[in-house]
Amino acid sequence: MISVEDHAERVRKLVEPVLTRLRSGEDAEQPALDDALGRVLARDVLSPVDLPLFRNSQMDGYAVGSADVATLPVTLPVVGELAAGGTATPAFVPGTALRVMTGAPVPPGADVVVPVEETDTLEWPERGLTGQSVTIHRAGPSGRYVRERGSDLRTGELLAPAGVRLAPRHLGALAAAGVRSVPVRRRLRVAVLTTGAELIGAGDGRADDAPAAGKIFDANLTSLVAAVHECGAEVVLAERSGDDTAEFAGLLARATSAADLVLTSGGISRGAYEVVRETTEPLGGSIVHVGMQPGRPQATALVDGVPVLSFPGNPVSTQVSFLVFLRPLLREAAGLPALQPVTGALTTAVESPEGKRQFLRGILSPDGTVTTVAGPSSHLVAAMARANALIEIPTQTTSLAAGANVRVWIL
Ligand SMILES: Nc1nc2c(c(=O)[nH]1)N[C@H]1C(S)=C(S)[C@@H](COP(=O)(O)OP(=O)(O)OC[C@H]3O[C@@H](n4cnc5c(N)ncnc54)[C@H](O)[C@@H]3O)O[C@H]1N2
Ligand code: MOO
Repeated sequence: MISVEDHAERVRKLVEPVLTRLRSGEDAEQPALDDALGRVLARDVLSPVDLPLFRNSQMDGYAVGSADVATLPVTLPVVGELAAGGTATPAFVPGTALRVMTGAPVPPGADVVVPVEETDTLEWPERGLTGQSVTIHRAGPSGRYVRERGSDLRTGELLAPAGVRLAPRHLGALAAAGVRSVPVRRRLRVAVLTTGAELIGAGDGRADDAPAAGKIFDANLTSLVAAVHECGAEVVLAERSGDDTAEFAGLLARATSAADLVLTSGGISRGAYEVVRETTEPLGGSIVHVGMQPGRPQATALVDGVPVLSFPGNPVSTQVSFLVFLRPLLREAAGLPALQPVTGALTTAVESPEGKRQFLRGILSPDGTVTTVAGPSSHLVAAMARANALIEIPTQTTSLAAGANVRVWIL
């Protein structure tokens, strides 16, 4: 029996070369900005322009020279208008004012914008210049309400760094700089294979949708595919295999030729129909027993240079194995923050087998208490759905009283 940490380290070592290749950006893609949400930048993106692009007004008001508003109040002739998007920018003449809109270019020489509220302008005139003069009651120092070119970021400065997961705020800045597409890391390509002669898909049952005797609906193909997607990776193949080794070997060969990483479920314990074990062990794969519950049997292999990670088939075992061993690695590769456990206080006493780290399903409440959901058995797939957290009971702990603090992983 090996520890959770030891197996996590084996998994990390197995998957690390693939993640290193992705991080290197050597096979980066270049999606349009609109398709880049959630992707991870492969390289630094430097700004191709100054931001703001040009000197412009922060307020609707009047662009004036600070020397002309040193003594207040002052009345100045209004000799022109600056509108946002306007192509003709009238030159500034000292001793005059230009009516200006927020975002309109402010010409050299005009170094203060006086908001309309700080003047005698009671009604903002119609479009086009109609006012003849303005009396200014208040004005700030040089630069007030003038947004200088490049004051946010200069050409060549870092707009978004390599490794960042692109969020709306990054896309907004890139769009503002006129960037149309960005280099992003290729997504990890994952193949998901479930195994078991008993498995059928919804719709593969009888016409009345009831499975034939002995058959069950495949829960793991769906939950694993979803889990992979949730971690920002791509699923390139998702198929189930019966318990025929030739069938599974064929599927595995297709998976290793299409994917960077293969996940399997089922077929690794001690029964007579363990297709994953029978196929991967002769290829140098190893099956280990990990001191955890659920998720005791785990297997790893390198097949045709592709890491193959095999989880036990019980639906909760599969999901917990993914969460414990693979989710941290996939999240890191996708630029997602590492998840940290919180502390919860048990509402009831719990028992735990000696020598196993137990992950009980629980409901964490806003008051910080946590209540177990159903029992520890790994077939309780519906109870897993009712839970919102995993309660971690340490390896050496065999019982905890109500009120005891435990580590809780929010699902
Ligand atoms: N003699 C022993 N028997 C078992 C041991 C053991 O140490 N000695 N370990 C038990 C534990 S713990 C687990 S976990 C399971 C793991 O078995 P496998 O990984 O070989 O999984 P299967 O036997 O194929 O399936 C187990 C169980 O889960 C159901 N299953 C499988 N795949 C799916 C799926 N895709 N969707 C829904 N349900 C699935 C399957 O029907 C079985 O009921 O072994 C124990 N046995
Ligand atoms: O290890 Mo199994 O996953 O406990 O049921």
